[in-house]
Amino acid sequence: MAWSEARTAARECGRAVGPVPGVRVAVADAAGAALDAELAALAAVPPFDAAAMDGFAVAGPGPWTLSGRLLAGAAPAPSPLAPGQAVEIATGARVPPGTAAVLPYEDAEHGSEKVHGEIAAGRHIRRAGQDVARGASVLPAGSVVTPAVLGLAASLGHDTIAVRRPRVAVLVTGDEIAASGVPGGGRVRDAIGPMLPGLAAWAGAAADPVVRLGDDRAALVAGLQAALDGAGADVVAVCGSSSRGPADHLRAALAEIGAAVLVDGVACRPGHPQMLARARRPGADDAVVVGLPGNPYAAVGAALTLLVPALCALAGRPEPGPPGPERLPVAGEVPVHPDDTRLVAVSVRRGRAVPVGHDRPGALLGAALADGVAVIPPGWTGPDAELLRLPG
Ligand SMILES: Nc1nc2c(c(=O)[nH]1)N[C@H]1C(S)=C(S)[C@@H](COP(=O)(O)OP(=O)(O)OC[C@H]3O[C@@H](n4cnc5c(N)ncnc54)[C@H](O)[C@@H]3O)O[C@H]1N2
Ligand code: MOO
Repeated sequence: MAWSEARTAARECGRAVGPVPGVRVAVADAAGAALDAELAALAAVPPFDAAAMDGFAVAGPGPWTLSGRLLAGAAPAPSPLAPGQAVEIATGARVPPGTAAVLPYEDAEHGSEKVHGEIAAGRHIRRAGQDVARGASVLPAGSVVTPAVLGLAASLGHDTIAVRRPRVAVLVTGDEIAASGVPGGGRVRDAIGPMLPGLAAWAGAAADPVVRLGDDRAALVAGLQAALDGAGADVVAVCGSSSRGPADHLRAALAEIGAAVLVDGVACRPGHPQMLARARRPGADDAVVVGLPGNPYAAVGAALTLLVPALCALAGRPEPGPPGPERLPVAGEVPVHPDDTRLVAVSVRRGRAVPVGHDRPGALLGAALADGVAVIPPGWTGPDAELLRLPG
């Protein structure tokens, strides 16, 4: 299947199966997820009329007679401010009714009893609701909960918010794969397991702890079933075993659990042995299975092609990166293939995509140096290419 068709298939599959049900979480735990419902203002912003400067709240024309002091968080002023009166006030304190303006210290001449200065009506008072009215809908469902959204939700009065966050089970296969230690003697370190939680979080999902399996068909079937049972994972990412060698069991395991294969091989380099399937979950919506190639940079390419679009569609949120396709001129030599799309690790320098090298299928140095992946379609003649951002 062509690379762009595969991405479309992943999005469509995520959309057909999703959106995942919303869950209510503490605001502090919502980072990176997608809003399940519009975010409404439980309180106005600002929530009350408050001083915007440290100085004096004054009423009527000056000079003013000074009495008392109002600090932020203090009880409301006992009585309205009468014309000719002033009260010393801190930024953020409620202004008393009757206040004409706040006169900052630096614009005031004052002793212990009298305050002199020029005011303009309403100056340096933040009015209740001037930024957000109570009850207003400020963000639509599907918005990504960024750090600013977390702060906004808190300022609107939310302790919890309902979010959609797909859950991803990660199965890393291979008899030769080691979870720790220095590789050698036929053993390689698992380089995909450590990448996937961050990639999943970037796409608004949460990865379960990595499960490592040998090259064994029965173990893979059991691993898939365990991930899907109990309405478990929304997505299962299977790493390795997507090719057609004697130890590559994903195809057979998918057939055994009755999954419908939607993508089996993508015309891209690296990453052509990648798979997308839809699997039944007892008592829940279907789940998505993504087969990532064992070569780690090929797994990155497949994650950008199938996993990230499927996860974002399942969450009903936009894909990470700028809205709409980002296209940049490519600086330097890139390999062009007659039939396959090339995924080339690039850094972005002065508005151009510069290949960083070191991006053979088995090596992650290029991806580690890169800001993104330039998508070089078959027969490309340049100069611009689509850029897929990598998580920073
Ligand atoms: N006859 C063919 N053989 C292969 C083809 C092909 O088209 N015809 N495609 C090659 C390509 S391209 C890739 S990519 C691999 C993908 O194979 P698998 O997904 O089945 O993965 P493995 O065979 O298990 O591993 C490939 C390679 O990657 C290493 N590996 C595996 N998992 C990890 C991991 N978690 N961390 C680091 N490295 C890993 C593994 O040791 C192998 O060296 O198939 C080619 N063969
Ligand atoms: O295309 Mo494989 O996926 O080169 O590494």
